[in-house]
Amino acid sequence: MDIRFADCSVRFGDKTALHPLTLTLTERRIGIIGLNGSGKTTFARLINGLVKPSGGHVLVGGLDTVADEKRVFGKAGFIFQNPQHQLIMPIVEEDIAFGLKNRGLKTTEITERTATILARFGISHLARRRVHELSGGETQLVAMASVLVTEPDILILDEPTNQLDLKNRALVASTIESLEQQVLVISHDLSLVEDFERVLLFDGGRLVADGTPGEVIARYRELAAC
Ligand SMILES: Nc1ncnc2c1ncn2[C@@H]1O[C@H](COP(=O)(O)OP(=O)(O)OP(=O)(O)O)[C@@H](O)[C@H]1O
Repeated sequence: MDIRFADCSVRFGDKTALHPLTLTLTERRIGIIGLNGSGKTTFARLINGLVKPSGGHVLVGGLDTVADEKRVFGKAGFIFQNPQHQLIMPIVEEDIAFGLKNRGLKTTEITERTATILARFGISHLARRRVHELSGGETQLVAMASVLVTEPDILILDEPTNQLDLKNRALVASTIESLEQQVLVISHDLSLVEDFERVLLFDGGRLVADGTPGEVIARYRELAAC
């Protein structure tokens, strides 16, 4: 799906979080890297309309994130940096069913789709668990399942391996790899994006490098002087 930024900028009061940017993303695997506070989350949130442009437009599959807000929101799923905050129901299977209920699906279909996504993520055993008792890796997987069950075309993950141990990191990385969706990943874990098709580097609210992982990660290392 085409994601188009047309002269898009974001200001929060006096602060420019994103300087005017024009680019089109069509690749299936896109990494977003950069120092803390460089504008990565702001850029990614523009794609599903969580942040609105202060200037210009963002078009997702031809739909404007402001004029067609609701349809864009359904197309692009976002998994937050701290996914425990996005699990709203007390029990795992209830949380996964929540988005489907909101879409008015029948109970039988909700039950079937919930069971299918749990099995696909290898977390059927967590169905009746309390969401606040899950480990970090389990929380990440449940959050991904809760978003993916609604079948978005695009999945955006904000630091999905943050605070995960090596085993859970590998599990989340291989789950991302197996997704058929178009995926955008914000990460400080550079090895997570090193096989992606395209990587974007932000610095001070500007896109300063855009290309293959090898060249963009090298540029980031120069920028961070390490
Ligand atoms: N809602 C907001 N109100 C005011 N300032 C904001 C808001 N959201 C972001 N900012 C500011 O915009 C700049 C970019 O923030 P953003 O969260 O996009 O950076 P980031 O690259 O994702 O950072 P990190 O790697 O630390 O998560 C920062 O200076 C931040 O403080």
